[in-house]
Amino acid sequence: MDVQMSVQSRSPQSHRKSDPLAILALTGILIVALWSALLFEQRRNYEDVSRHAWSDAAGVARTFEEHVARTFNNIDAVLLVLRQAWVDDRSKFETKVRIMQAAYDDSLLVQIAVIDANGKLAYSNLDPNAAPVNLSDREHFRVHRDRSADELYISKPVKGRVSGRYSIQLTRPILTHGDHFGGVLVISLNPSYFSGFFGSLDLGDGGSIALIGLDGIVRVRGIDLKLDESAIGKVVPSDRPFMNADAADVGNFQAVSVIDGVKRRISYRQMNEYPMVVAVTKATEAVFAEHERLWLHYKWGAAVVSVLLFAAGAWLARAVRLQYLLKAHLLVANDSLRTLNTIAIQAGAELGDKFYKALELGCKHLGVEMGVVGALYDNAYVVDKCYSTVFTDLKEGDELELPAHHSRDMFNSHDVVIIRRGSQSHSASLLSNEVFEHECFIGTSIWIDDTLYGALGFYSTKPYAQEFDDSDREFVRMLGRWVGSSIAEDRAVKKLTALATTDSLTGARSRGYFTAAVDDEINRAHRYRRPLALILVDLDLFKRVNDSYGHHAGDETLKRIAEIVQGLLRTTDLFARLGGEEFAILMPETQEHEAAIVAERLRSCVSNTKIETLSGDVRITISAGIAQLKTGEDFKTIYNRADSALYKAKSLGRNRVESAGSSTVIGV
Ligand SMILES: Nc1nc2c(ncn2[C@@H]2O[C@H](COP(=O)(O)OP(=O)(O)OP(=O)(O)O)[C@@H](O)[C@H]2O)c(=O)[nH]1
Repeated sequence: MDVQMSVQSRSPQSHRKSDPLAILALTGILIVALWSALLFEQRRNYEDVSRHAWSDAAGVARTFEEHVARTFNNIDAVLLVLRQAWVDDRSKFETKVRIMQAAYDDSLLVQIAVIDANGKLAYSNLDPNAAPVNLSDREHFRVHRDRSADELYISKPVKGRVSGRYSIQLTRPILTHGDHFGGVLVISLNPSYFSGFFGSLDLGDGGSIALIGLDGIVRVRGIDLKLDESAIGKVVPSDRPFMNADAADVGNFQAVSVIDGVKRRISYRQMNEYPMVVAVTKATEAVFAEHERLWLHYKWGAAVVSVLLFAAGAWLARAVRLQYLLKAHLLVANDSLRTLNTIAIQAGAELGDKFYKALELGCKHLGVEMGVVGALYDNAYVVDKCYSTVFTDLKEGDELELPAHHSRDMFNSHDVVIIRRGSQSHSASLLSNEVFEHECFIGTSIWIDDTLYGALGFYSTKPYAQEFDDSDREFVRMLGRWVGSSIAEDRAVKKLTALATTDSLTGARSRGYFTAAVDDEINRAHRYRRPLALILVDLDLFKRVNDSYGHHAGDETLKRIAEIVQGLLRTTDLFARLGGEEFAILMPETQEHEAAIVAERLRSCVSNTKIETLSGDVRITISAGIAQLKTGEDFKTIYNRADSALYKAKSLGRNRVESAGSSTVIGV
C-alpha cells in the first residue's frame, strides 16, 4: 500500500507565548505598584512626622518664650522694688532681699548684689561682708554707667567671682538725686532654671532649648534636660535666620549645630520685650528614628513580598507555558493520529501497513530512529512490524528474548515507560545491545479488551537526543491505543468476513461466496483458455439419516463429510455448500477426467467411512456429477450440465460419479 503521510515534527511550530509573558508583566506591575504605594506612604509618613516635629517644636518654643518673658518680667519687678528700698533704707532693702530669697529659691536666684557708682561691690546677699571687689569691668556696669537710661539690661552669662557659678544677670541702674548714676542693682539668675524648666517635656534624644541674645551669644542651652555649660557664651553663626534683622520673628529651619555637629530642626521665636530669641530644637535623626525603623520593616516586608510575588509569577508563567506546550504537542500528536486514521481507512490498509505507518509516524514525531510493534507469547516477544532509519535486519516474525525490567514494568502497568541509558532498568533491554545499541526508549503495552497483546516501543541511539516529555508520553499512549484498536478492528473484520463467506455448520465456503467467486474463475478460464471443472456432490438418501438418527446426527454427518471432502482437495479448489446436503467443488486448471478421478476418490472415501455420532455410527454414500467449462459457457449452464450428470448418477442407483462430457470444453 502506498500511503503518503505528512507528519509534523515533535516541536510545535508555534504556541501562545503571550500569556506567560502577560503573567510576568502582571507580576512586574504588581511589584512596581507595591513599591510605589510603599514609597508614597513613606513620603506621606515622612511629611507627617516632619510636620508634627515642627509643630511640636513651635509649641514648645511659644511656651518657652512665655516662661522666659514671665521670669524676666518678675525679676524686673523685683529689681525695681529692691532698688527703691536700697535708695530709701538699707535695712528695709535687706529685709526685702530675704523675702526675695525665700520666694525664689536657689533654683532661680543665684545672687542679689549692688555695685556702687565706682564699680565696687557694695552688697551681696551671698556674703554681706564681702570685700568690695572691683566690678567696674562688668558689662552691665559699663552699659548702665554709659547709657544712664533706666532700663533692664540682660548681660552675657558670666561666672560669678563671688558665686563661682554661671549666671544670667538682670540689672537696673541705681539712680540718685535727679537721675544721677549711683551704681547697679544686679540679680543673677541660675541658667539651669530655664534649661530645666522643660524637664517634663520630651524633645527626644538630642533635643535642646536655648536662649540666645540678638547679639548671637548663647545665654542658656539645655540639652537632654541638662544645662549645657559648654555652650554658654558661644556665638551662633551669623547665617542663622533669626540673626538676620529682616527675618520673621517666628520661624523654622534646619541646620547643623556648631556646638556638637548634630543636625537639628530648629523652631525659634524672637521675644517681644527683650532682645532675645528662644530656640527649641529636635535632632533630625531622633525625629525620624521611629519613621526610619518602620520604613526599614516595610522595606524588608515589601522585599520579601516582591520575591514571593516574582517567584509565584515565574512559577505560574512556567506552568502556563508548559501547559501550552503540552497542549500544542498533543494537538500535533492528535492531528498526526487523525491523519494516520484517515489514511488507513481510505486506503483499506492491511494491519501490517497500519503498524508500519504508525511506527513511521511515531519515529518522526518523537525524533527517534526505530519503532517496533511486537506480540507477546508465553516466553517470547515476536516482531509484528519494525520501522527503522538505521537498522533494517529486524523483520516480521523475528523472535526476541523476552525483555526484562522496563518492558515487564510496561506490561504490568498499562502505562508508558521511558528508559534512558544509565538508569537502573536499562541493563536488560528490550532489544539486546548486539541488535540495536539504543540509548533511550519510550514504549507502552498494547491491550485488546483487557488482554495483553504485546508492546509498541521507540528507540533512539542518540544519548540525550530526546527529552521525552508529558506530551510524548501522551502521544505514545495514544499511538499504543490506536495500534490496539487497529488490531481489535482487524480481528473483528476478519471474523465478520469469515462469518459472511463460510458456512457455519460445515466450515465450507458459503453459497454467496461461491457464487461471487465462480464468475471470476470462469472469466479467468475463458480469458486464458484454461480448463475449469465443476463437481456437484449430493448425499444419498440423507433424509433417512435424519429420520433414523435425528437431525443432530444429520448435522454431524454433513460436517464430517465436508471435512473429508475438504481434506482431499487442493488449496486452489473452491469447496462450497450450496444448500441442504448439496455441495459444489470448483476446480481451476482441471479437466473433466481429472475431476472425475477426484470425485471418485471422494465417493470411495465417504462410502468407506463410518461416521460416529452421538446417536450411533452412520454409513452414507455420495453421488457426484461433473462438468468441464465449455467455450462461451457461464455458470448457470455448466451448473445445469453438472446437475444433469448428478441426476444421472442418482438415477443409476446412487453412490456413483457421472460426467456431463462435451467435445467443446476449453483448456484441453
Ligand atoms: N440434518 C440436516 N438435514 C438437512 C439439512 N439440509 C437438508 N437436510 C435434509 O436433507 C434431506 C434431503 O432429502 P432429499 O432431498 O429427499 O434427498 P435424499 O434423502 O438425500 O435422497 P436423494 O438425494 O434422492 O438420495 C431432507 O430431509 C432435508 O431435511 C441440514 O442442514 N441438516
